[in-house]
Amino acid sequence: MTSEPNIPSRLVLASSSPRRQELVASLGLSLPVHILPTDTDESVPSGWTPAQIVERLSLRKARAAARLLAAAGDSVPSLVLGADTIVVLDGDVLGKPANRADAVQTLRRLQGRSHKVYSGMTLIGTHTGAEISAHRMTRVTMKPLDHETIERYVATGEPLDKAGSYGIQGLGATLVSGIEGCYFNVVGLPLSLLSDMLAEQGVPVL
Ligand SMILES: Cc1cn([C@H]2C[C@H](O)[C@@H](COP(=O)(O)OP(=O)(O)OP(=O)(O)O)O2)c(=O)[nH]c1=O
Repeated sequence: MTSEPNIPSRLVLASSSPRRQELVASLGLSLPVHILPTDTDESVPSGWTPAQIVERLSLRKARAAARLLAAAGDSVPSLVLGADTIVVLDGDVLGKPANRADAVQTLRRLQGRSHKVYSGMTLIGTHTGAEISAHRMTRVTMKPLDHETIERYVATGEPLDKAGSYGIQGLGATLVSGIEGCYFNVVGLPLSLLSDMLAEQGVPVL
């Protein structure tokens, strides 16, 4: 714990995503990390660009967690991190599938083509009032996939809690022929960008 002004003494991850929790842990930060998922409304008005969607939803998640801390009377100087990931194909935003049939439909659209994955992140300093949002985009190309392969993949259950109905960090890797850009952005937390944002807030990773 540090007592320097403007240096946070804790990172609060406003996420229920096990991937995001593992990725933050992989940074081996000197600060303790506290997990505080929120129940944030992820509906968005039409007309927002993909970048606006992921940045504003990450802001919503981080603000919701900051509000929970304040309501609990928690005054530990903290950086609160929210994140959001979407898949975009032909201008359509593909979030998490509603069910298995939806996942199959999504993968039938994605197979044999390239799509874009956007992840946005927001850091809020509860001790400074700073709110900083940014995003990254990664292009992912999927192999041509026959219907049986898609059905077998969906039957594993892996796609059900993931934007675009696949997980590149799991069996989904076998569906992908290439990516351009940050791999961790596809998994839900662009670590290179996050390290820059943390350094700006007084928490260098290295
Ligand atoms: C494309 C892709 C997405 N995903 C995941 C990352 C996110 O967890 C999820 C997108 O949904 P999000 O709404 O961004 O996140 P979440 O609801 O899982 O968690 P929280 O809002 O509490 O932080 O999709 C993968 O794990 N691998 C992939 O290859």
